[in-house]
Amino acid sequence: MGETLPRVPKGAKLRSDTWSRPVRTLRVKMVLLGSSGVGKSSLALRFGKDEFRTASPTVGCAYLTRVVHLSDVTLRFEIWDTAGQEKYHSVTPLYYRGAHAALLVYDLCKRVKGTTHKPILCYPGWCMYNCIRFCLYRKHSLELKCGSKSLRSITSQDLPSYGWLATKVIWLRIDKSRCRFLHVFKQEGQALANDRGLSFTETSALSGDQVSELLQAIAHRVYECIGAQQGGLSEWQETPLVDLHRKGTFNPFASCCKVGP
Ligand SMILES: Nc1nc2c(ncn2[C@@H]2O[C@H](COP(=O)(O)OP(=O)(O)OP(=O)(O)O)[C@@H](O)[C@H]2O)c(=O)[nH]1
Repeated sequence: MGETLPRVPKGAKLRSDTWSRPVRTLRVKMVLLGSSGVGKSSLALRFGKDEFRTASPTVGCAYLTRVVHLSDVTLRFEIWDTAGQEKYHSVTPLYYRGAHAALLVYDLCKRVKGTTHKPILCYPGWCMYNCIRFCLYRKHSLELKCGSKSLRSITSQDLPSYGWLATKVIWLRIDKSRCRFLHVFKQEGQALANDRGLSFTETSALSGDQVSELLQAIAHRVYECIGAQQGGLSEWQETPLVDLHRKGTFNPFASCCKVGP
């Protein structure tokens, strides 16, 4: 099984009411990575809206938010759901730049094409088909590799001042209990995660199993690793909305694109 996640009491909502709202709200950028069709969008939707619906493949990237309350702080997760299709891989680095957490998502029951024995997870990396992997070398440096060849070195400039991927969690779809070798696959997943120094969690976007617990675990990890440090996570400020129907609140000539006299 995966790592023990903190228990969320039955019926407890992560999105609580304004009475208990702590003073500070910090922003956390979280990115979902993985091959096409493994369920990233479904998991993102479960995080953001607690819903499950089948959607078409993601184009470029999708964005959702989710608020998690910890004992003395609120974390506002900005969730970037990247497209898994190969044609979008060149733009993926734009989305994970500056991320505080990354979820490496894969489907427990999907195996590499043409092999019956080798599970996709035998291949290193977030995108198991392409053998691309993240390597966390030092606190501030992250390298994207393809086999032993370095594709791109990401320096601390790409990441926030305390930027490093605080947590990486491998996600598995546990609702597919009909999968014959499920227990073997789980052991493999756990071994792979241990080998890479990742956290490992099995969850299901379909049933919602372990989804809240997973987000809570990430929230705790990110806050402990980055949030408590000075300048680690930036504070979130609500942007005041402009009411276009109220007279006096909108002045078109106040913009920087002022045209005419
Ligand atoms: N059984 C089961 N099916 C799931 C689960 N999550 C997603 N699916 C199904 O898997 C298929 C792919 O899900 P998506 O969320 O679109 O996959 P994706 O990784 O976002 O794919 P791209 O947008 O192409 O990157 C859909 O038919 C989903 O309904 C799950 O937890 N359990």
